[in-house]
Amino acid sequence: MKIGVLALQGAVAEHIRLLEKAGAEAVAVKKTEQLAEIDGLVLPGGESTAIGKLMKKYGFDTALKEFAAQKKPIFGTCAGLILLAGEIDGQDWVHLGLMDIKVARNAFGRQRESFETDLPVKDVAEDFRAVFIRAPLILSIGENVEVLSEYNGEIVAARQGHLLCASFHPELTEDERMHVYFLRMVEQYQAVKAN
Ligand SMILES: NC(=O)CC[C@H](N)C(=O)O
Repeated sequence: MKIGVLALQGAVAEHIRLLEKAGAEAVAVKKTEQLAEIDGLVLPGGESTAIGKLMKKYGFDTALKEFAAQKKPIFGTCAGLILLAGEIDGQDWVHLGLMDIKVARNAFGRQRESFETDLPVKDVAEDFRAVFIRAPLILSIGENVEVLSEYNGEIVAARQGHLLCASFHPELTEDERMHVYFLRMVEQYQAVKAN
């Protein structure tokens, strides 16, 4: 299985390392042509507005909508989650808008800009070390979206079919269980397509 990590800006090498630890072949994706060679894609953390601008510049805005339409799974972490969201609270700029979720950027306030905590993540772990860095929150979800994790009653990880997202940074830990979960999703969708 070959998984790409969108390498326009942000925490690319960290995702590649954990995807490999989880058992996949992982590549940095810099050109839209590479999307044809991969079975799933990670959108890393970073600065979502910067990644959004570069996505538009290099044609990833339309190419990734086609990628998702082929039911190839996408996993967005932090800024990647913001790029996947259908709606960004109070903001209007180019992003993918693939998931039926509304998000707020930098939602944890100044004192809590960065922190770590152990959270249960459904079907992944009871005690996943969640690293939050100027993290977004999911304010609301559509009926096809499944909540995977909450922190203080706020949604911080979710899944909608072949789309997965987390406000925190699993790639900044040594724990590959969330990446293993994503690889299982990719396998499921490959099996669906083969039938
Ligand atoms: N660690 C991150 O990815 C931070 C996301 C960033 N605060 C944004 O809004 O894009």
